Amino acid sequence: MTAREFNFDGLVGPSHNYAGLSFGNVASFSNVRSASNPKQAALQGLAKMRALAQRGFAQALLPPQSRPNFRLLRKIGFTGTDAQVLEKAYREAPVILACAYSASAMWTANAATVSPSADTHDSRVHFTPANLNNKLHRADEHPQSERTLRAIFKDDKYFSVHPALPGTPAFGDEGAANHTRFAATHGSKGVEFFVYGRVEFDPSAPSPKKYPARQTFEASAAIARLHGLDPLRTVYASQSPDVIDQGVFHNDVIAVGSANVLFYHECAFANEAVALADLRNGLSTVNAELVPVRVPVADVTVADAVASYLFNSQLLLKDTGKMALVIPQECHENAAVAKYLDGMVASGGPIDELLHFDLRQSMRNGGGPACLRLRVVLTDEEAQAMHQGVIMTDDLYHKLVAWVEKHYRDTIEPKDLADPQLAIECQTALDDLTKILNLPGLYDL
Ligand SMILES: N=C(N)NCCC[C@H](NC(=O)CCC(=O)O)C(=O)O
Repeated sequence: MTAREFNFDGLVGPSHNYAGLSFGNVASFSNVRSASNPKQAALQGLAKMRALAQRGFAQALLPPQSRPNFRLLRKIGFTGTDAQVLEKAYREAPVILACAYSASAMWTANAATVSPSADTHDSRVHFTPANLNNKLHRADEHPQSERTLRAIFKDDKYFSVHPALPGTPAFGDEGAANHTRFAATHGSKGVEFFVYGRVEFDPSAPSPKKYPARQTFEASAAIARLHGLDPLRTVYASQSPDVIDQGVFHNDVIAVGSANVLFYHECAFANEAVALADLRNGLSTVNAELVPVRVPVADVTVADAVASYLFNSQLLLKDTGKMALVIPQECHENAAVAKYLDGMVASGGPIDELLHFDLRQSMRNGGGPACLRLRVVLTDEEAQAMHQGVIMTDDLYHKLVAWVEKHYRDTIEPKDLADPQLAIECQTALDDLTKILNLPGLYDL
C-alpha cells in the first residue's frame, strides 16, 4: 500500500508568550517573563510549512486552541465578566493566568499519538490525544485536540479518535513526542516504539531525580492496546533518567526516527543495546532492517544536544530514498553540532541533506521543528477522506500570513495578559480562522 507521511504543524496562536511554565524544560525556564513576538512566531512556523510543502512533502496544519482558557479560570473560582475574571486572576494568581493564556498547543507532537492503518487491528488510523497531565498549562489541551482531530478525521470508516487517557500521574501521556514508528516504507507494516520516563507501579524501575518524567510505561501500554497494535511489532524502551535530569523532558529531544532510520544520541536510552535489539527484532518480523545513526558523546554532549535541539529535528524521506534532516538554525550556531552535521552529511549515510529554519520564537520555549509537528501516515484514500482545508498550499499560506498580520501582536509581556483587549483579539482571530480553514464549529466558544 502506498502512503505518505503528512506533517501537521501547529499554527502558533496569537497569545504565544514566555511564562516559564515547564519545569524540566531548560529553555522555558531560562526565558521566563521575557517579551515574546507572537506575529513573528506564527510567521516563522508558516515559513517552515510552506518551504516543506514546496519541496513536495505532505504538509498540513492543526489550528491553535482558544485562549485565554476561561473554563479553567472560572473552574478555580474567578467570577464575573470576562474582563473581571482576567483582572482578578492577574492580581491573585498571575502564573495560573499565564497557564490559561499559553499557546502551548502549537507543539503538536504533544497533541496525540497516531498509529497508521497498516499497524492497527481494524486497519483504521488511530489517534489518542495526549492528556499532558504533568503541566497545568497543557493539561486542558486534550478536549480541544480531540475535537480538532474529530473535525479533520471525521470519517469513521478510516479514522478512530479516542478520548485522552485518564488524567492521573499513572497515565502521564505526552503523545508523539515519546513515540516513533519504524517501517521499510511509510505504507508497509511497521514497528511502533514507545519510550517512557518512569513506571508508576514499579518503584525499582529507573526514574529521574531532579526533573519530572512526563511519560509513563502504563500510558504507552494503554495506547498500544487502544490502537490494537500487534505485540510483536510494539517495542517499549526506558528513557535514560540521567538525560531527563539534564533537560531531555521528551524523548524527541534526544532521538528521532522515520522509516527504517533511527538518529539518536548514545545516552538516550536506559539500556541502548536492549532498545536496539528489540527494535531490530520487531522489524525482522516485517522484513525490514534498522539503520541506526548513533551520535557519540565524544562528538556531541547531552548539553550541546539540549542547547541546539539537534535531535528535535524532522527526518523526511525523499523520493531518492535518502533523508533530509530539518534542523533549527541553533544547530549551525553550536560549533560541535555544526561540525558533527557536516561530517554526517558527507559520510554517505542515510541523511544527505540539511534544511535549517529560524524557529527562534518557539525554540525559546523549548519547541524545535519536531515539537511543532504531528506525523500522520495516510494512504491516498485516507488522505482524500480527511478535511482538505488544513492542507498547506501556496494559497492557504498567503491567506494565513494576511490573517496573522491582521490579528497578531508584535509583543506580549507578562503585564499584557491582564489586558481584556488581548482576549478579544485572540477570540476574533480564531473566529476568522475557522472561515479560512472551512471548519465551522471547531471551537466550543
Ligand atoms: N518536545 C516536544 N515535543 N515538545 C516541546 C514542548 C515545549 C513545551 N514548552 C512549554 O510549554 C513552555 C511554555 C512556557 O513556559 O510559557 C513543553 O514543555 O511542553
